[in-house]
Amino acid sequence: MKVVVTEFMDEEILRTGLPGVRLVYDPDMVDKPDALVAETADADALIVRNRTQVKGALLDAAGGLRCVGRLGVGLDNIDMAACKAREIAVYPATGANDISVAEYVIASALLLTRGAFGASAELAQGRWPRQALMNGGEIFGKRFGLVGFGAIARQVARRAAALGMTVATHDPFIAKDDAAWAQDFGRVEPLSLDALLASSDIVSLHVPLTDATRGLINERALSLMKPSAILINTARGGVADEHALSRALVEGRIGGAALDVFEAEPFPQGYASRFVGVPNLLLTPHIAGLTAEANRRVSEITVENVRRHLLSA
Ligand SMILES: O=C(O)[C@H](O)COP(=O)(O)O
Repeated sequence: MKVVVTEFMDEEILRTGLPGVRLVYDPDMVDKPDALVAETADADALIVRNRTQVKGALLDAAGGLRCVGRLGVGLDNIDMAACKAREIAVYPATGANDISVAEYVIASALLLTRGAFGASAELAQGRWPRQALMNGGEIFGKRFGLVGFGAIARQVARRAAALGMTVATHDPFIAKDDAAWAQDFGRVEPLSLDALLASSDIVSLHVPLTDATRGLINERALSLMKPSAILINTARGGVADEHALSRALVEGRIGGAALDVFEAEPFPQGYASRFVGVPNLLLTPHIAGLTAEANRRVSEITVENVRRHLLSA
């Protein structure tokens, strides 16, 4: 049996978990389209992160593919309908990076609300900008608005509530009488998207990228937000319009933003210019779900999913 791994994972967990299997582990294969197609042609299983496009030509070439292990939860890089038609099972690493993302979101909310953590260079040059930084805010008592209320959003909600915030969410896929609104840490208020945007101090996105969510946070949505509000996107780049967001920050129409995901990753030539000079903006390279602990967990869960499928099929 042959398993091809096209992006990075915990190699020791991979090798220990799939003994006796022909393993091709090349964390850079995602950037070698010819090798990718050639290696996948006789593979029984494929293990990918979010960059390998499991679609079209790759699936056409992969005649013997029985399952795909996804080292994360976003499935926008996988043609799910085509996999289903070919009876290829797809296994996301559900739950494995929830805590990692939730901690990133809370850290960003605290950093951006307080606004006191960007002065290290000034202090190192001998300056003392205490007066300029005295208007930072507290998140206690503020409203945390979650767009989407799946597993990661619930971990965020739990932490926000523990810090004294009220939590509201917009999720049209959860019925009004669903038990999910009554969490053990308290009640979460279901709101329309517009009401959530207009009333939240922090807005965090937790929806997959689909036709329905592409461009959800556009010029109009941003115009509904409070001038002091903070937007956090750890979901997918296409959900928030980066140009509209940059303009809103430059013009002071929202208070701050953290972006961990982008329409194009890694940035193509010239892409980053849209962020130059934009104030109160934290940028990170799709790292929210990636801690040492989460990398081990996604690797363990994925290897186990693939192992079980190959043994059973
Ligand atoms: O979809 C996810 O779980 C996150 O975006 C992380 O994706 P990754 O597997 O590429 O790290």
